[in-house]
Amino acid sequence: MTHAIELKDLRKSFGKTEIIRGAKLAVQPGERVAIIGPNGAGKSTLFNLISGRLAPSGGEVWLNGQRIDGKTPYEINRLGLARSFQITNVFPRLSVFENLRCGVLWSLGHRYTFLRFLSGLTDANERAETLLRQVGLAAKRDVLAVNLTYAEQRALEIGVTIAGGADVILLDEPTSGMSTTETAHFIQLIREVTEGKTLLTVEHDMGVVFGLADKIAVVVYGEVIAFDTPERVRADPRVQEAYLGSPVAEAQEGLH
Ligand SMILES: Nc1ncnc2c1ncn2[C@@H]1O[C@H](COP(=O)(O)OP(=O)(O)OP(=O)(O)O)[C@@H](O)[C@H]1O
Repeated sequence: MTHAIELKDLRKSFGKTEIIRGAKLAVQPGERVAIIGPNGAGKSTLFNLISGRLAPSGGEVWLNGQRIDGKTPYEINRLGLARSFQITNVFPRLSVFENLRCGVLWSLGHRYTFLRFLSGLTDANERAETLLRQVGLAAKRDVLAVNLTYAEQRALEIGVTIAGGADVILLDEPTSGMSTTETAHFIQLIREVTEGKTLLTVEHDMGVVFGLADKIAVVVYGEVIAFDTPERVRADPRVQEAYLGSPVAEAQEGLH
């Protein structure tokens, strides 16, 4: 079976300090995986290594059966992996619809400068309309992104992230800064728009982790010490031990 994402003995050092220390992970296509771990464990670094923002010091990263370590984020995106960058991939002065259409056009290989010329491209327009409904922003179609609420901007960001049709999606703390009600709504939205896709999230909120993930990868000191269903991870003595000495109080609550 070809894995959607596979990390083989992945390593990353900053200076003399090894931060990722032989991480191994094999994610099946269509799985939703939450990466959790104490502060400073290396979760964001792992995301940066997978998406090509950082080059590993050792080991390999595979995407859908292709080796991708050493490739640029752009090349990795073209191979089917999309990562959200928390609002920054949303253009504040474009409308919701235009933002989504940009995401679609970008994936088709066109440049933004050709946008006007390409506005007649029905495929891109139709896809953008579909995305608009999927992320629940149909009523905000012509509103400038800058005028959306925070939660709406996050929904738009998810729309732009999935616009290119990538089948592996990386989301960095997708619900951070949201209220409890917004979070519950957003978990449902993420579940719907990533249906059938492989999802990796870095997450601190255990409510989100248990609401969203089929499997949890626990990262401690740059290694994946457990990778299993939420129930099994919760019961894993190594995980409980790793979290006991940690200052991440909310994580402790979620794991006990
Ligand atoms: N570019 C860098 N240069 C030097 N050290 C770095 C760099 N990026 C991260 N680190 C260090 O690597 C370690 C892991 O950081 P990382 O952000 O990956 O952890 P994390 O698990 O995502 O933490 P948090 O939950 O607090 O976001 C930290 O000690 C951090 O200071």
